[in-house]
Amino acid sequence: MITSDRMAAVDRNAEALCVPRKQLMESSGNAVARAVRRLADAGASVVVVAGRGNNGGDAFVAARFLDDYDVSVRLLGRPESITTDIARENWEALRAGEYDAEAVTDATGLDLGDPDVVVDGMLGTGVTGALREPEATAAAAINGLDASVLSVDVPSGIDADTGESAGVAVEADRVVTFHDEKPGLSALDVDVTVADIGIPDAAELFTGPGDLLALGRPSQSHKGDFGEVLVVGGGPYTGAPALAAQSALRAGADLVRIACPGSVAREIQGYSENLILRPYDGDHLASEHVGDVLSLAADHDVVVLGPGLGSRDETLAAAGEFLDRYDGTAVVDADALQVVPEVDTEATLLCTPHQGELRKMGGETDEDWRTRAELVADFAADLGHVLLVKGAYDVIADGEETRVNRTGNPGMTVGGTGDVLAGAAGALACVLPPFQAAAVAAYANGRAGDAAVEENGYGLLATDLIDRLPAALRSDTR
Ligand SMILES: NC(=O)C1=CN([C@@H]2O[C@H](COP(=O)(O)OP(=O)(O)OC[C@H]3O[C@@H](n4cnc5c(N)ncnc54)[C@H](O)[C@@H]3O)[C@@H](O)[C@H]2O)[C@H](O)CC1
Ligand SMILES: [K+]
Repeated sequence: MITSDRMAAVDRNAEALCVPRKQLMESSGNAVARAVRRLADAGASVVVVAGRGNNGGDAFVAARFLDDYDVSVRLLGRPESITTDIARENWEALRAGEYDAEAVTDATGLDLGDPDVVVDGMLGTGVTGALREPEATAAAAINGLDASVLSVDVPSGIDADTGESAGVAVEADRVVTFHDEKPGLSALDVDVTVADIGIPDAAELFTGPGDLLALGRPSQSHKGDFGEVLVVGGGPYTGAPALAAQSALRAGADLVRIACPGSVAREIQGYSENLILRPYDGDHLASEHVGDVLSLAADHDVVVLGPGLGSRDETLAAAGEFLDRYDGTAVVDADALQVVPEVDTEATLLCTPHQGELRKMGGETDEDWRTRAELVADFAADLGHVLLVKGAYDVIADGEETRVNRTGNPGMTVGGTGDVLAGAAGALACVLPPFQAAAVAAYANGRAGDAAVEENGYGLLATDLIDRLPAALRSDTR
């Protein structure tokens, strides 16, 4: 099963793996043509009704593979309104190839005749809301025929994820959907063929630019939409919580506060005016602070627990007590990680161990990333939380899904990059489900590190990553 959003991400990742979208469209159209051959013999009459998006593009390709049929293609709308280059090029191929391909601007002029087969290439995963005109009238016309109706990817008007339609929809006999089942199709009473269109497994397994699409920021957003993060850290180390906090801001959090010992607050006070400090007394986290930290945490979307906390027994005990009583979302990093296996918590945790910390948590690891991915997935399932295990290949797992991140470089072993990753994960967990937040955080953190090395060579500083996170989080950055 794959959702439309995930399909768009995988499509984009495939492109980044040198499998261009136009190639996917060619494979899709070819699969549709093969399905027509199973429905009717050569010479049969086929009407292809195409929309202005890539669903239509697939249908144009299909027509090209049916030269031995009596095929006519009808584009709903003007050719100039075709929304993508790859669909337009396939329209132009039909026109240049002297196919019977006409653009119809209003559906009343749409005469489908009495074909043996109709290919419904009006709308696929790009549909939003009830079918507008001329698609609505066209759908009703298609439903009125006694032809075999074959829908491209999704019956037009049906939401691929829910199987529902907000109005009229094509009643297909058969659907050829691409790459993987769509959740909404199983609810329909229709024969579904899942066509392999050559998307490499790597496009799903490895993080890539497609994973950033989920971050699309609605234009009319306003302050507080993108989350408030509380960093709980500091103790023997003072820089770590500041790095995590600045990273969370750069990764899109609206507001970040740091709950830290007074001794640490005095140190990082001057670091940056962006940091809002909530000092507690003493020089390390202890159980008497847990109550206050919990009530502070309740006013934030995500907590980042761990940077610079240190590993005093009473600090670890306090971290464990916090997690026992906290029921929100928390990124857990550094010394706090070792208490996670013992806590019985309602919280949703996103743990970011390196391999040494993973072993300390009771997990197993392996030099081979494939083996490591399996071990981490098993441990995540046991733990019941999301794991982001850092390494040359980071492994992200929640027990159901596993993803591997290949961005990053050896320069990133410098101190503080883990704090930057934890802060970025905290900001992203405000707007994405924790598994996705972990995958995007690993991808962006490594991408920022690669950009820093590209510009300045090795000798990377953790702060170099922070400055480059915004660009690393943009899917249009080359
Ligand atoms: N993602 C992949 O891996 C692949 C997708 N393929 C095919 O591409 C379509 C999705 O294409 P897209 O251009 O995103 O959207 P559509 O063609 O489905 O439709 C967009 C088009 O329709 C207009 N529109 C949206 N809602 C409505 C409405 N309610 N009424 C009328 N018109 C509407 C919108 O304005 C756009 O113009 C996918 O289904 C596959 O068929 C690839 O070819 C294979 C890989
Ligand atoms: K369709």
